[in-house]
Amino acid sequence: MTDTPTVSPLFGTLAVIGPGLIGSSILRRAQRDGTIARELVACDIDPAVRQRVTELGIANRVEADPLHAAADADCVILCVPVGAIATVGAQILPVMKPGAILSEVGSTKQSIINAIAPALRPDIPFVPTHPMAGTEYSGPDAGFATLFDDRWCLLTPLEDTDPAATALVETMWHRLGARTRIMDPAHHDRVCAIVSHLPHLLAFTICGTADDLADETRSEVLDFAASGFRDFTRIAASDPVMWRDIFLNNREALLEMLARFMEDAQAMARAIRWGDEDFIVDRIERGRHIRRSLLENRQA
Ligand SMILES: NC(=O)C1=CN([C@@H]2O[C@H](COP(=O)(O)OP(=O)(O)OC[C@H]3O[C@@H](n4cnc5c(N)ncnc54)[C@H](O)[C@@H]3O)[C@@H](O)[C@H]2O)C=CC1
Ligand SMILES: O=C(O)C(=O)Cc1ccc(O)cc1
Repeated sequence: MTDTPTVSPLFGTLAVIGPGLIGSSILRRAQRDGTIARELVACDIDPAVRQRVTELGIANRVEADPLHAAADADCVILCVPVGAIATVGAQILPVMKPGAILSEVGSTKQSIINAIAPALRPDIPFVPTHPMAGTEYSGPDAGFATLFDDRWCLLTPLEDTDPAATALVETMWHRLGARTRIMDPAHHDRVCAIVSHLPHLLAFTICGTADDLADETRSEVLDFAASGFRDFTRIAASDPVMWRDIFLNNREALLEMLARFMEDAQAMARAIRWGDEDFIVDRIERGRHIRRSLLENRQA
């Protein structure tokens, strides 16, 4: 008996640069699934991460040098923080094999595309992606094989990206468990500003506000935090470098959504001041409706 998969692997060698939460989840699922790549290569700048990935046994090869990892790969996925994606991409592009695919998983899209554009090669299709799945934890121990199950992965290929390469990356995400949608990069950044980046900004801010309160009150916040505050603290526990990069790389869309939010929060404040019950109830009902829709779509 052999457990060789009947579907042939999409790639000979898949290299994951930055096997943290997202990268190690890709490796775990690819290793378990067997239909994504015959060989899995991991590469990280941090020796402790390389050591851990080796111990976890989630790659066939672990490299310190991204050029070694990329040179013989059929697909390279950059899973490093947004601010490092274009730099690492530009570093490896010159050594990649003609026809190999370059992809990445950053949480913002337009600024990455702009920054990497001068280094792109006509014989290396570039397929930016964004799995809308994650947690507040980072690093190779935080990853798990089912992270992408039923989650959306947004793809933002360039106008001249070979459609066959986009289709291959889309199939890879289906095999990783995700649903996919193709989107324009600027539209992606506006959507993510409201559904992901602004909520994180609010979570960091509310935790900062609570922390700024007098010592006595702060300890009461910690003692009596009911589920409302507690839910914000989960998001606020996210990685500082990752979120610094996201905020700075989606500056315009995020600031626009924040301005709209502040207007709406002012409207709520006014309704509370003047006892406008209908307005307050309407806003709360809209929130409940959105939550119900998420549950129905299996996204909550
Ligand atoms: N954390 C999340 O929930 C999600 C994150 N993303 C995006 O995925 C990317 C990775 O995020 P995580 O996996 O959470 O981060 P992580 O911090 O868990 O892993 C990133 C890894 O990249 C390595 N790294 C940093 N700079 C490097 C370089 N120059 N060369 C090689 N390795 C380098 C780090 O040592 C680390 O091991 C980010 O761009 C993030 O915006 C996308 C969806 C969800
Ligand atoms: O943990 C959470 O609630 C998240 O929102 C995870 C997450 C973080 C960044 C992304 O670009 C996508 C998903």
